[in-house]
Formats: sequence, structure tokens, C-alpha cells
Amino acid sequence: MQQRDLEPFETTSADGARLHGMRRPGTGTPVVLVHGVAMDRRIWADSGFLDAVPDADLLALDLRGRGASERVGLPQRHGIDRHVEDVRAVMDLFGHPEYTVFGVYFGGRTALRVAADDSRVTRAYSFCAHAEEVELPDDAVEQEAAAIEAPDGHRYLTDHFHRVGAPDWMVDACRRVDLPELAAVTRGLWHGSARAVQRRNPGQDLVLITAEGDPERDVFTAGERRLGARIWLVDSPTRVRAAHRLAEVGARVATEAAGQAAGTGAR
Ligand SMILES: CC(C)[C@@H]1NC(=O)[C@@H]2CCCN2C(=O)C/N=C(\N[C@H](C(=O)N[C@@H](Cc2ccccc2)C(=O)N[C@H](CC(=O)O)C2=N[C@H](C(=O)O)CS2)C(C)C)[C@H](C(C)C)NC1=O
Repeated sequence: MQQRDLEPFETTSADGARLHGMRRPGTGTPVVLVHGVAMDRRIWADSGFLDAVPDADLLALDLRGRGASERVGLPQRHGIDRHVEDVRAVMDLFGHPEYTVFGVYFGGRTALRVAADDSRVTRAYSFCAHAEEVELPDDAVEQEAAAIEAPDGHRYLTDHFHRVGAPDWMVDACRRVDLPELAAVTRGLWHGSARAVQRRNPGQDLVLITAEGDPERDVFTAGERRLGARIWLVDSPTRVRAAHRLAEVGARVATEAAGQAAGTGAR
């Protein structure tokens, strides 16, 4: 966030977790920004997304256990329903009738779940996470949590993201995350994150975004059919490398928000 016009906020999630965030005042429907698993709210400035959306009213929270928000410790307090409650607590705090929610990776899956649970969401964008059921590979998830808990847990993540060509802002974000909490978030995936996301509110505009080269592109188009979602493809060989395009995607979000304000909103 540009330092000049940031307004910190605090609120409490449904289970009592204290959440911190930043508002950058603007115009139009407020946009709640939801970061991914190994991240915090600083990614929005670091990725250039904020500069790409100069006019919107942006609400960027730190999800529980990340950034300045409360460490909750237990995997069952990191289930996707708790992430949904974190986002809804921010919407409650600002009291607007309508919101757009934009999430990246697991934050995108969370954004789709918030839309399903809350009709205040009129538009939801999921950057590089689809809405279909996933097979959680139990050994891989536990191995990943154990690798993260190890003394060099940050290296496990930063080595991986370097290897797969992630942008610096994503590698830097990993280094900021509290490792015991991140291991709990990883194990928290077992609590509800595997099931498909449903559309429960007919009027919502749902947008799924992935890489042209994503081998799982057909899973995203399944969401297009099943949910009546729109699909955006970014010019990138993989979902992780699509993170280099996050600012570009922000510019498209800004265009849609402007169009909506002018009454010619893309539907
Ligand atoms: C390889 C490794 C560094 C990476 N670990 C992460 O990165 C973060 C940090 C630690 C836990 N992490 C997860 O993600 C959980 N671990 C995984 N989950 C898969 C996955 O698909 N996850 C989705 C989100 C999601 C979740 C549940 C249900 C649906 C969607 C996802 O978005 N992953 C992308 C990578 C990609 O799209 O290829 C990223 N997520 C990062 C983030 O959210 O910060 C930024 S990149 C399967 C098994 C669900 C796999 C698996 C090997 C265990 N490990 C990873 O993926």
C-alpha cells in the first residue's frame, strides 16, 4: 500500500481471533483483498497490484496467523471456514451493502467460499485457485507441514518458489511467515478446503483466473460451466509464474470496477 494514505484497522473474527489490516480509501464498491497461504497483506503493494488499482477502496487483511493477526496455533482453527469468517469480519467492520472480493491462490478459493456464504459479495475473483473438489494427498500435505516445521522451514518454501520461477514478492512473503503457524495452516487444509465450492447466490459475478499453460486449465473451465463463472487466462506457463502478472490482472479488475461505476459494468 502507498504509505501516504493507509488506514490501519483491527477487528475480531467469529472465533475471537484478532485480525489486523490496512484500508486504502477510494471510490466505488470496496474490494477485500485475500492473500494466499504463505503470505500476508504486504503482497498487494509488493506485487504492484495496489498501483494498478489506483481508485478502488481496498481492504487488505492479514488472515489469522499471518502478518500482524493473531496466532491461533491449531490446524482446526485454520480451516477454510475460519478464513471465510475472517473475511466476513472485515465486511462487517466496514458495513457496506456490497463488496468485491479478490483472492490469490488459497485466498482465491477462500474468496469463492465467501461469495457462496455471503450475498454482500457481488463479484469474486479467484487468482489461480479453482472451485472444484481437490484430492488432498495426505502424505504430501503432512510432509510439507513437517518440512515447514523444521529449522530450515523457510528454505523449503523459498527454494521451491525460486525453482518454479515465482516473483520476488512471493519468495519474500514466505520468509515473513511464522513457521509453526504456517505448519498449522497447512494441516488446516484438511478442515474443509478439499470440497468443491458451490454457487449459492445467482446474481454474483464469479471470475476464475489461471495461466494459459496451466496443466489443470480444464479444472478451471469445469468451474466456468458448473458455476457460470467467467474465465480469465493470463499469458504464463504455470499458475505460480502467473504471479508475475498480478499487477496486470489488477488493471483489469480496475477497468471492470470503473465500468461498473459508469453503469456499463461488464457482466
Ligand atoms: C509446493 C509447495 C511449496 C506448495 N505450498 C504452498 O505454496 C503453500 C505453503 C504451504 C502450504 N501451501 C499450500 O498451498 C498447500 N500445499 C499444497 N496444496 C496443493 C495446492 O494446490 N494448493 C493450492 C491452494 C489450495 C489448497 C487447498 C485446496 C485448494 C487449493 C495452491 O494454490 N497452491 C499454489 C501452488 C500451485 O497452485 O501450484 C500456491 N499456494 C501458495 C499459497 O497459497 O501461499 C502460493 S502458490 C494441493 C495439495 C491442495 C501443495 C502440496 C504439495 C501439499 N504444496 C504447494 O502447493
